[in-house]
Amino acid sequence: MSNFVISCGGTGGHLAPGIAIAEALQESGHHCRLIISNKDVDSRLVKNYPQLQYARSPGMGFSMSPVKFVKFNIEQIRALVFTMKLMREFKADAVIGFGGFLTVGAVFAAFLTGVPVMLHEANRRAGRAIRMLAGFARRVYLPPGVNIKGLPRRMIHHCGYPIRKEIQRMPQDEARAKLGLDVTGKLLLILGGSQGATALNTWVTDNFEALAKDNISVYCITGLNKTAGGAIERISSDGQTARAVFTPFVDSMAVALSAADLVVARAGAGSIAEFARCRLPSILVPYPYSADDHQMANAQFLEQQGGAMVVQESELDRLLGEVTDLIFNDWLIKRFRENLERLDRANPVDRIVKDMASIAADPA
Ligand SMILES: CC(=O)N[C@H]1[C@@H](OP(=O)(O)OP(=O)(O)OC[C@H]2O[C@@H](n3ccc(=O)[nH]c3=O)[C@H](O)[C@@H]2O)O[C@H](CO)[C@@H](O)[C@@H]1O
Repeated sequence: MSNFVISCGGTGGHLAPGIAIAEALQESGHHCRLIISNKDVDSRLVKNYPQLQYARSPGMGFSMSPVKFVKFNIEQIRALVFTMKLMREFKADAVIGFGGFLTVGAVFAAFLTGVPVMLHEANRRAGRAIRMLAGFARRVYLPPGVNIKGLPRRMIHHCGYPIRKEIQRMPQDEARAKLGLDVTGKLLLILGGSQGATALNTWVTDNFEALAKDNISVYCITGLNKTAGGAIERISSDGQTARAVFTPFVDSMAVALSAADLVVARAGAGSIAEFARCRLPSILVPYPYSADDHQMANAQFLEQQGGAMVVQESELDRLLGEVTDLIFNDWLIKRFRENLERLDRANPVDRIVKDMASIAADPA
């Protein structure tokens, strides 16, 4: 049995697959330490997994602003020292990084101590950290059809996004009851990824009157520190009560995804994978400033596969029409669900865990 360091903090999209892999490794008898950041989102997400062991690393995101650039480099050195100490004390056999600023220190620490490195890229355009570090890795896990220029084929394993095991579709009535939502009509979920999306939150406030007329209720996950939460009620054209509920964060994404008929969301790789797992059709509004526009690439892929529709943030004025057309179109919703099921057939967790175990057992 081996000891794995999993560098995965900084955003929900990096941390959630780290948790998924750590759970599976521990179930197979291996030991794990997850490197996470000091951000609120990391603290909130790990609260549900007390069975895993965490280490909070120094570190901050990359910035070209001169002062922040200097701070970034100082933090990277602190992160490197921190990780080397952790690896020595824990006697790490292998390290896996899920991208983001924490991965850089972890990979250099592993390289300097001769420990094999694996990297996982979730997005359909590889991020800066993964591209830069791929040359140090024994294995790079990439989404099917995605490659990194110059990286030998033998180092690449194509696989999807590791999803936490509790993310499973449940009956809609049960999920709505768990959310405490007593509504009769359709339910639209709004999700701005792990940080929330102000543009989508504002869209709900501006459009709830119109949605409520058609008895469409809304469950809006606003993002930590973005709004205080709360609820609004309106009476629909046929006399039903439609509700808009605002909540900063949900601990059980499976419940929120199962309760809804449709989700309007950012196009983070984790969100998209979880929509597929819970067979929930989406209208994706990619974050327009994501690195190399990777959210657009993620969103377009799902649209081409028939599991979603893309609306750009610059076209939000057509979102209301798209939502009301799609949410009542049972035929199209059924097609979307079938396509999502087809996309979710492989189990990346098992494949990655088996491969990691074999690399850790044969580090040469
Ligand atoms: C702005 C930005 O660059 N975001 C990136 C970030 O997204 P972000 O961190 O938003 O991540 P994703 O959308 O990929 O995943 C969010 C994760 O957080 C969980 N969650 C979210 C909200 C909540 O209330 N509760 C909860 O548990 C979800 O279940 C999911 O597991 O990492 C992703 C994976 O590299 C990228 O694709 C995104 O582009």
